Amino acid sequence: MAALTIHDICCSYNGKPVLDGLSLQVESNEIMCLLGASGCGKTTLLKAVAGLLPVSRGEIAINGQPVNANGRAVVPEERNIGMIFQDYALFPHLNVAQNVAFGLQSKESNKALIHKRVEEVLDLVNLAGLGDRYPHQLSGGQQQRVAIARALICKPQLMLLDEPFSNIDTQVRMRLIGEIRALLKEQGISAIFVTHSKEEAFAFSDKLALFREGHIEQVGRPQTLYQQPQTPFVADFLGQSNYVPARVHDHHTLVTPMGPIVSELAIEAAPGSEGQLLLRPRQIQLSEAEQGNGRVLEQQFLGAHTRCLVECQGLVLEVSVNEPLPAVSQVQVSITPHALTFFPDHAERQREVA
Ligand SMILES: Nc1ncnc2c1ncn2[C@@H]1O[C@H](COP(=O)(O)OP(=O)(O)OP(=O)(O)O)[C@@H](O)[C@H]1O
Repeated sequence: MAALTIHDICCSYNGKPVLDGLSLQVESNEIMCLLGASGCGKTTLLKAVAGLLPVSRGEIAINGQPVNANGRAVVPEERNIGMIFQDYALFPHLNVAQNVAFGLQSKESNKALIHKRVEEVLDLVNLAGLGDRYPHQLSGGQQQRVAIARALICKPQLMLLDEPFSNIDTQVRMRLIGEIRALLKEQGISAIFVTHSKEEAFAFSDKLALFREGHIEQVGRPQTLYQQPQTPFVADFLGQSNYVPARVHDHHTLVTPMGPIVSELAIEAAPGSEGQLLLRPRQIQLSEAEQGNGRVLEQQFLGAHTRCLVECQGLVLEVSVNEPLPAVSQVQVSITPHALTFFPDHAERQREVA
């Protein structure tokens, strides 16, 4: 059964629709990321799921249970969800153990049991022994772990995380993302996670829903969205894109200024269609060659890789290579064999008109 089903919902602020006919499904034990620019409606969707914002049309079901059927909205505390916010939202006057126990106290009166659960969840988030500290005595990463422990203590079926890592410094962030992801998986908790950072989205999620002005442009595995984006918007949002003018020759070959390029999978557009071939910087290879078809214009050494700007047949391409090339090199530019992504020119125009 799906952990969350959102069907055709509408949400507005002061009569102005922010989400209009949006649908999304999160499978059991799946982490779904809502990714998008500021103001595109990610937090609005999270609030609608949490029951903090009314839904004017459509249905939401959590683990198969409708939460807004027949005009009656289930209150947030009865939705069995855990919420984690960017600013941790801890009570400053309560210590760690008291903060964590807070949600359970309204449901459980046995103090020994509450104490045992607090110890268990603090252990889960690697904060064992810090129950007596106050929030101001903890680092940002530790405070966010307290917030997670507080959400976990009520054994939620679904966790909603709103930009939980944006206040954590970059050194700690990737480690915390890995730990929390492992924890959710281990506990079998499904989650929706809001961010505008693609790096966080890639590292944390099983699936990614890319938002664009209140609708979802594409949903799928992060790797699929990166490698096979359905629109230039998705391609550009998720990484550096090179666009090469191309014409479909047959279902496996594009004709480009760099010569014919063969796709590992069939190209869906009809032969004769004009459009743009998308090439990621890692899908282009350079090898030093005196008579090569390209010339390195600029290089930036970035540690793990080097970014090169290369001129080839009148095009300027961004290429990512492992090692810097000798200055002012002449190179042979070739394309790594892969399933090509081709955007027919008319498709984007049709989308703009729609
Ligand atoms: N309480 C509110 N009253 C009126 N308009 C609101 C309110 N909250 C959000 N909005 C508007 O709704 C739209 C979507 O906001 P939302 O907070 O969902 O975006 P977001 O994608 O989460 O952005 P961010 O990444 O900046 O948090 C924005 O245009 C915002 O200005």
